[in-house]
Amino acid sequence: MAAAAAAAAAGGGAGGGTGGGTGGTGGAGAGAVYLGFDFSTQQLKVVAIDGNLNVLHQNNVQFDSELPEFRTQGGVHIQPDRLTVTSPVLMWVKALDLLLDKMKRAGLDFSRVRALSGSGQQHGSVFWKRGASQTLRDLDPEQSLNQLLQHSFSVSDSPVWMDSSSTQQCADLQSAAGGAQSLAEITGSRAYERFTGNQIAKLLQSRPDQYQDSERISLVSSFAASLFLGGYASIDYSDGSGMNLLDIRSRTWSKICLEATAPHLDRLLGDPQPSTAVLGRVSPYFVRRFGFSESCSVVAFTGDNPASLAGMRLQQGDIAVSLGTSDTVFLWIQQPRPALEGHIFCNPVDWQQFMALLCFKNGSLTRERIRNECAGASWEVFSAALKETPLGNHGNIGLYFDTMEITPPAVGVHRFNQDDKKVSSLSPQVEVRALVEGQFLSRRLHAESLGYSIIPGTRVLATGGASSNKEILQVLSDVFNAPVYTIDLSNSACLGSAYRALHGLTAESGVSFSDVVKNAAEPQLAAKPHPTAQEVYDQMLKRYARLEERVLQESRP
Ligand SMILES: Nc1ncnc2c1ncn2[C@@H]1O[C@H](COP(=O)(O)OP(=O)(O)O)[C@@H](O)[C@H]1O
Ligand SMILES: O=C(CO)[C@@H](O)[C@H](O)COP(=O)(O)O
Repeated sequence: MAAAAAAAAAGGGAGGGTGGGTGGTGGAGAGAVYLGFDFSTQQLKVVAIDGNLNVLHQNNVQFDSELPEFRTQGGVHIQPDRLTVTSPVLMWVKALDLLLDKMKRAGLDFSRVRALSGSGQQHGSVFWKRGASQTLRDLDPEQSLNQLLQHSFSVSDSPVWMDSSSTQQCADLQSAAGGAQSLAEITGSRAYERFTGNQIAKLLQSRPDQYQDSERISLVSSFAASLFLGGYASIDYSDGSGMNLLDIRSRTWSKICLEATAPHLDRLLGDPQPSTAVLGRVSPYFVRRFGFSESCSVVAFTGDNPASLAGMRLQQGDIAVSLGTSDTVFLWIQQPRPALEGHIFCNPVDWQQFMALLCFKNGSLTRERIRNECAGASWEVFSAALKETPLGNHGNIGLYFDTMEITPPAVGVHRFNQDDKKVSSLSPQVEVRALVEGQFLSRRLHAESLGYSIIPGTRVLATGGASSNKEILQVLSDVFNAPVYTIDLSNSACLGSAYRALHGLTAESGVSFSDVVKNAAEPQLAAKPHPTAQEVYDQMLKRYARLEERVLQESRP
């Protein structure tokens, strides 16, 4: 019965499957289409699939280059204190206008879209101004969203996940919750600066007028869903776990955390909902302006990492490594065991399960800096350096924290030679390998501290922009001493959102996510560990752990 419901929801797979690529989706009578959006740090992306899970269309809007009027770098503004990091909320709105226009021009037939969902960079907050719900309800299809929502936000620059300016608020929250571990037991994480609750507390204390002028607070994900709904969308359990506000076991807002953060906060947040929930139909604005069907469903949006878990169809025992703006490592887990490092989130595809995640701030942007300085700004030259240098890099090790790292909380660039002596520079090729090996040693070290161990049969599933680089994946495979697999699209958050849109239609009747996506293409082997990898990196991991501890001790006041 469940399988039949899944097939019916998929539109019976009638036509539409042009398989891969970009472009139109065919004419009248063709099958249903499901859209997955991703409002990530540097860009807005979309994937359209048919009921047979074939990719029909992909598109994107790069914030820096396509919306230069917002003057972002890597999609963000780093404020003069170097700790506060924000993005203009209207940039995200304008990006959606632009993306939908591009999709229309490419021939996407919106009337075939049966359901849509999406994801957003995690933790970021959007403050809707009093009166904005009315504006959202009455959107005039003759105007762009950017024109219509100009005055709908009480805070124009939204705090995002790269922010580390709320240290005081974190300390306050932890003391209200009875300490860091007690807070982690409730919310899945100790207090982290980028987590939304601490950002909300900071706004209340530093700019109370703007807080008072807000009628609703969204995550980036639920903000994006609100645009499509024409009304405020609920925060889903999985992305809601990244706020230091949600009790991850009862899946309700924690009273202790709410009270310690801001008065009457539950009113501003709305009730959290399962990540699989259908929130409603697409707003009449999209029906009239773009030709969406009135019956198109909007399925709850979630965080980009949870959406990637769905897009890669992660299974228990797999380890996912996302190489986007941030690097993240995440796992599917059954029982939450919150610790002082890392995060436990509610699982986005099965509400009774969980996921564990580690986040590393110095990911792709640091690789880009070293590429620019050591490889003539070319990924080809960067990759050649990895190919031409040996595993273990003659004992040279580097820790590159261009900005205050999340895991571990350290800053600065630290290079060591084979005798563990600090050195001030390395040759360009050695520097490239030191960076990539150092990043992956760190990912492995912290994943192992989280309780993860590599056993025969372990698959590392790689995704994100840098997962298109074979040489980077080879180093990942060597350091983890495990085969690395990728899916066709490096953009698993969009794909996962499209899958979730499809699943949302039948989730309530008990159909499992894995049933809905069982016919998707299997991840493909991208790299196998070198025969000497285990010998080299088991040793190096121990040295890396010692050096990281030394760096942490040196940086303590
Ligand atoms: N060939 C490549 N080699 C290494 N990194 C790459 C390559 N192509 C793109 N990237 C990296 O991918 C990053 C973007 O990844 P993406 O997953 O799209 O980020 P996000 O979702 O956070 O916006 C860029 O910052 C870039 O450094
Ligand atoms: O803070 C986290 C996860 O906790 C980040 O992973 C953000 O979710 C940003 O994602 P990307 O734009 O790098 O994919």
